[in-house]
Amino acid sequence: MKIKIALAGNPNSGKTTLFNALTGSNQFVGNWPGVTVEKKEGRLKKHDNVVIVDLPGIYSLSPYTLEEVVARSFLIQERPDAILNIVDGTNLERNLYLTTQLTELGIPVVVAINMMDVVEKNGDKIRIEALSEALGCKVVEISALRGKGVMEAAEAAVQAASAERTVPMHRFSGAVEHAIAHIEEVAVHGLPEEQQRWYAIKIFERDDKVLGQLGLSETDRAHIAKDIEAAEKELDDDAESIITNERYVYIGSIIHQCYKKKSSGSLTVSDKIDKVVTNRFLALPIFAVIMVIVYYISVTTVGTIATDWANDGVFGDGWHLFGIGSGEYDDAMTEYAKETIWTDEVVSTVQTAKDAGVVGADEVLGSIEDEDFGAFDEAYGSYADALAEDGFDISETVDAAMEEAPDPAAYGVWIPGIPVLVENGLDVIGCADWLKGLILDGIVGGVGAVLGFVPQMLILFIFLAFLESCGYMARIAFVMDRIFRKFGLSGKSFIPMLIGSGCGVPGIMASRTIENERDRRMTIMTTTFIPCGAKLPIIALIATALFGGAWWVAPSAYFLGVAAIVISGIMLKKTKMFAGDPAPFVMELPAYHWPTVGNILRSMWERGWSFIKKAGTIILLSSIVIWAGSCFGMVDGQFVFDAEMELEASLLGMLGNAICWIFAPLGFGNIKAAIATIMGLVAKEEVVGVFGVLDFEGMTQLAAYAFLVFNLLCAPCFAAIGAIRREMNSAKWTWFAIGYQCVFAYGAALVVYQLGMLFTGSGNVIGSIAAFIVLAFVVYMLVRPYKESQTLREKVRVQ
Ligand SMILES: Nc1nc2c(ncn2[C@@H]2O[C@H](COP(=O)(O)OP(=O)(O)OP(=O)(O)O)[C@@H](O)[C@H]2O)c(=O)[nH]1
Ligand SMILES: [Mg+2]
Repeated sequence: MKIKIALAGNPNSGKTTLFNALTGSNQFVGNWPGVTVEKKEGRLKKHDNVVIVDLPGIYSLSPYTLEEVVARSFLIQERPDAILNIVDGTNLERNLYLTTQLTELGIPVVVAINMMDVVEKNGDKIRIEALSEALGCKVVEISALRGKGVMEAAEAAVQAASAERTVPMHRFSGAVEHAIAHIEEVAVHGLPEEQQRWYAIKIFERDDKVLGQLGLSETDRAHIAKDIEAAEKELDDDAESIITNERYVYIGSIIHQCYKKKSSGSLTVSDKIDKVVTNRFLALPIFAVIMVIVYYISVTTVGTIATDWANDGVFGDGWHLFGIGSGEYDDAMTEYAKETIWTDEVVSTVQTAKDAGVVGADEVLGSIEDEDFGAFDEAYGSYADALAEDGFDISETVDAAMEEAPDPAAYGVWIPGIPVLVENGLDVIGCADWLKGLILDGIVGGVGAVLGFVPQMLILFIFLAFLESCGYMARIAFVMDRIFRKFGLSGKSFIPMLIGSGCGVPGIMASRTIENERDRRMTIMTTTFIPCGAKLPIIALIATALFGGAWWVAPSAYFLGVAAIVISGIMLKKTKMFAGDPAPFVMELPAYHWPTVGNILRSMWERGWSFIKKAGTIILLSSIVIWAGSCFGMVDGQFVFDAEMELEASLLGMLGNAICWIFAPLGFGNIKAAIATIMGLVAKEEVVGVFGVLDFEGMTQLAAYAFLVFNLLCAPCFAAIGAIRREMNSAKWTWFAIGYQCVFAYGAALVVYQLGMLFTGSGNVIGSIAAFIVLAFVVYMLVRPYKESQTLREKVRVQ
């Protein structure tokens, strides 16, 4: 027989950490309340017949938000064989409130006091036996994070499942018990005996859901109402408050008996850190600096080194193992370049180009002057086409010279790249040319272009995992709440955004923690503005290829996303559709934890692996489609296949041509950029995949930045659109969300490009006017009064 054990407990008490430890899964863990929003099942290690169910956190069995309903319904309707109640040992008083309710359900309960490592470090003491006696169930101590006592806890729950049910020890005051006894008799005698007490108490509290579920007759209801009113009169309070208060009094007595706090008047370390990072004036600057560092390191510095190796080495010509031989090779190349490549003729051509102001010429020249072949190679790769277009073609000399250049494989330990190996392999078996093209240009080129960015993503994911699990991200939601409450927004909307910087899909799902339906819709619509992991390659590509790795490009993409969310929030809040008071935000700040290295690496790998899987499936397929689209086409009125076909003649080119006019006002009305944008709807990584297959075409920096803006903000990938559809639960709202995102993205890119052109002195009249209209509209929306301004301001002040 299968035994089902539910993990129930307050938000952020460590249920998912325990679930992962017990089942070997990799569910998402973060240091703030409301991480888990769906129930997850897994098999207990070494016990084939035991299923563990991880539930969203709940404070009580009276749910307010969607994810709390998930937890309550599971406990009450599906009735697990046992409940393993996870209790945060550093916050016993509040956590036991739920425990008192769980023991009334008539399901065997085992209480696991978690975070014992912290409790012990604080020098506090919990008397387990006394607690167990007071609650009427077994109590064990664990540390889910350190893996201490976790198996014992699970086994205790398995034991309990087959043993007797838990009998609640707590009795309410006489008047209440009297009413409950009557209710049991009148309304719930048909239910199994062990469930009667819980239902009776809920009826006493006048819980709508339970009353609805039981469907009592009018006479029964009237009868019960009398009993409840009698108790209310005697105790002079409403029924629900009576129950709540009596529970807290009872818990207070338990705490008094069973818990010894080491008295310490001084501030804890968490409090001291919070004094700084949530400081009224310092909080935002500190957040900005942290995110700049995170994006700068992951995209520009360490990230670039890793990505260069992946792109040019593993998915390029090859690389020197541990750098052995690369120094000698560089020296030899520089010597060779001085003699053969950087001829007087080349240098003077580039010099003239630089004087004429051609994009990239100064970079090429600079690398020659520095005698740095690596830099030259990169600059030449990026700008040779742009130079040639303006009549400064140096490719003939350079390409001819490169034919005779020293072979890197002759130095040190050389590992050839995957494309080289594959090509050699295909040559050996005598593969047909078209198939070779498909494999090399389509599959290896397309998938490789995406996989090449995985190291960068992994580095970003390490940072995110650290910030999330140490507890800093929870502070940001808190700080944001303080500011945006003024605009009628709730800080709860920022939690989905923080999760969304990994992937938009869980970000959108995290919106379930928002009770207010209008705020929840608004959050779903704006969450994907934040750059997710898959947008990182686009940012990295543009930052390195067009901005020479300027430090500000990557962080600016993040702040652009934040700004888009804030501006959208304020604008939407002022429309009738979304007007209303911000939901109260009662998140308590979790204590800071040092996350374990294992947990951070696990979280990084979990997110990274899903990208790699995507590269092997959806990106593989779409790379093949793109390759085919660029090889089939119409030449001289005939449909032909030609791997060397001009892009304009191919099917893909025709598609791009048909739509690229749309993007012309944004500065990237070229075929490749249009195709890349469309493919971005399939998966955002595909944007770089397209450039990988079709190779990068010179754009001005401004146009490239507008391209970045548009692709960051426009409709997300299919997977995220699917998530929006599920969470909105309405086709109309889904289309509205996508439409809003695309229009917003278009407006933002238009403003960036047209005003940028104006500042650089090459603006055009119509474009500038359009940009100013967009800007004026946004400013109007931002400053116009709220629809219900009076009530809103009043309420905010009261809070
Ligand atoms: N120090 C310490 N930290 C722990 C322990 N168990 C969990 N944590 C940390 O507590 C935080 C919350 O853990 P989760 O497992 O996500 O909590 P949860 O109960 O699933 O939270 P929700 O899904 O929001 O209900 C994470 O930062 C964990 O690393 C423990 O035994 N000791
Ligand atoms: Mg959880």
